[in-house]
Amino acid sequence: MRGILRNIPKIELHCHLDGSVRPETMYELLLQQEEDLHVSDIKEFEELVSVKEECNSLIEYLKKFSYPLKVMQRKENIERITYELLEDLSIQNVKYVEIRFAPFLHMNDGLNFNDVVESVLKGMERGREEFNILSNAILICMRHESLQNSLEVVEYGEKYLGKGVVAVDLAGNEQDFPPEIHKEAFELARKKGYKITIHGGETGAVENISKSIELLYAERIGHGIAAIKDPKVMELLREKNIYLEMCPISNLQTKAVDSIENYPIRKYMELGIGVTVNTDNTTVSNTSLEKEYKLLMEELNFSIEEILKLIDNSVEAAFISREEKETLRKKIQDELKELGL
Ligand SMILES: O=c1[nH]cnc2c1ncn2[C@H]1C[C@H](O)[C@@H](CO)O1
Ligand SMILES: [Zn+2]
Repeated sequence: MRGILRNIPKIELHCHLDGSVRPETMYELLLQQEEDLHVSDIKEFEELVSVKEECNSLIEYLKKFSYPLKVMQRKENIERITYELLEDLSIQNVKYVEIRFAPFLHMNDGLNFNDVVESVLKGMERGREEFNILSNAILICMRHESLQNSLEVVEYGEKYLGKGVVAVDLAGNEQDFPPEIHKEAFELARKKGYKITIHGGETGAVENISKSIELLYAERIGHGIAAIKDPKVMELLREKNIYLEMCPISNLQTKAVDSIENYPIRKYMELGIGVTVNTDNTTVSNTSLEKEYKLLMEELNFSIEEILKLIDNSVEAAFISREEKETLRKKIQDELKELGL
């Protein structure tokens, strides 16, 4: 079974760039910058940059991003990190990925908005050329930053729409910063033709899911774990055909759910809600799509057919055109046939 999961063609829709930096690269760049790491080798460093069992909350989880963000303040590093992520994903047979990042988090040391976005886009272009992996970018507004910042993400990002940028997102500390703070920015994003996905219902607040849809125009929801608490919200998701970007391993780590047995994914599928499975942060969560699928198969008895259905849902939910979806589907189906599936 492992062989099959390793080889099947995959789609990744929820992947934070800063949470998915190769540990070796981060270590090398931090040492170059002469940062004091208090670790003696890469093994210890790897322990430091991913979360452990003891992680109690999203707030604690978010602390791990301080390491990658220290080295993601230079154009060449951002480009390299993007390129390497695409290399890593292509080795895992990921065919299409939406990479998300928050431009303002990379502007602490002299870079401007355009420098950051263009570095990611360059990395994506090189990745496409060398590894034949397709990608698009999602610009993140951070919940704890001001509405003005979010408006600027939308304004400044507009020139990259159709040139690699497809959507905007809202991420970060959900518990203290509800979606409505950023309403105006997402109204503007909708007017400008961005696709919209919002992190919602990750830390228990079910109302953030309906607010994200009704006030912020979300077409997809990141996580959406809390929807299970309210049949009306589940009905809203189904009726509006809003796909959930679920990230099981991350959700266990942040204690969005207390155990895999209580993970609502199968309930959602039975109720006709569109779900996709993603990694969130390959380094911070120490995961991969293969590990996520394996968990579902081993702990929740998912069949390979159900895994393939999740992947097909990801094609449907992707922020690409109908024609691009059909091309991607064909590519996937051809490979599955070759694998005897
Ligand atoms: O799962 C998440 N929920 C909320 N915020 C998150 C999650 N994973 C990463 N982030 C934050 C931390 C990163 O620095 C930021 C931009 O990728 O987004
Ligand atoms: Zn996320």
